[in-house]
Amino acid sequence: TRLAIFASGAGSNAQKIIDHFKNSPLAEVALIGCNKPNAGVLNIATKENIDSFIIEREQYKKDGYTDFLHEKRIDFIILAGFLWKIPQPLIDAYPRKIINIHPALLPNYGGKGMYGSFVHEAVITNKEKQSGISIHYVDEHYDHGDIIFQATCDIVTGDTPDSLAQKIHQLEHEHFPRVIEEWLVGNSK
Ligand SMILES: N[C@@H]1O[C@H](COP(=O)(O)O)[C@@H](O)[C@H]1O
Repeated sequence: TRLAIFASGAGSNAQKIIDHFKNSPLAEVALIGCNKPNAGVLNIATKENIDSFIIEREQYKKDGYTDFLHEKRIDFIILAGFLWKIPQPLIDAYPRKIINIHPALLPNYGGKGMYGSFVHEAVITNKEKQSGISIHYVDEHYDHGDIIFQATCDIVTGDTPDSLAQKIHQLEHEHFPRVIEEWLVGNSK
């Protein structure tokens, strides 16, 4: 089973997923797509000797790189900090085969513009007692599809958007690779 990871940032989740499936008989990370030419995740792809490509807005809007992904024999797509919405042609070509991780407890704190530090700032500003991560199927809306998994962390006095971001990254790195594996096993039955 060949996985593609789409990411826009540093790629710490991509690295954990790559490490998890490195010697796995179940699946391999075969391709990394990124819409930011200077993003750290592209350095990870080079270091790990994994095929990568730059996602250009025009072609992405046109066909979502669907033909290209089929040529690369990609079976499932993992969004790990990818900031662009998934276009309909790609959703149609990969029905319930695209999942995303969101750094908050959906359905709250999701949607357009709700990413990275903006999420944690909103959660802290609203004096929430808990936050967490959500792993969900991708549909035509931002942060909207059926939820596959959630995990929570407590927010204590003195927590800042940065300290919360650290707690969230820890949760992501702990759970995302394992949840992907369980999801793939479920899909192979
Ligand atoms: N959507 C969010 O973007 C961040 C990406 O971090 P990284 O995997 O690039 O380090 C993660 O917190 C993810 O939930």
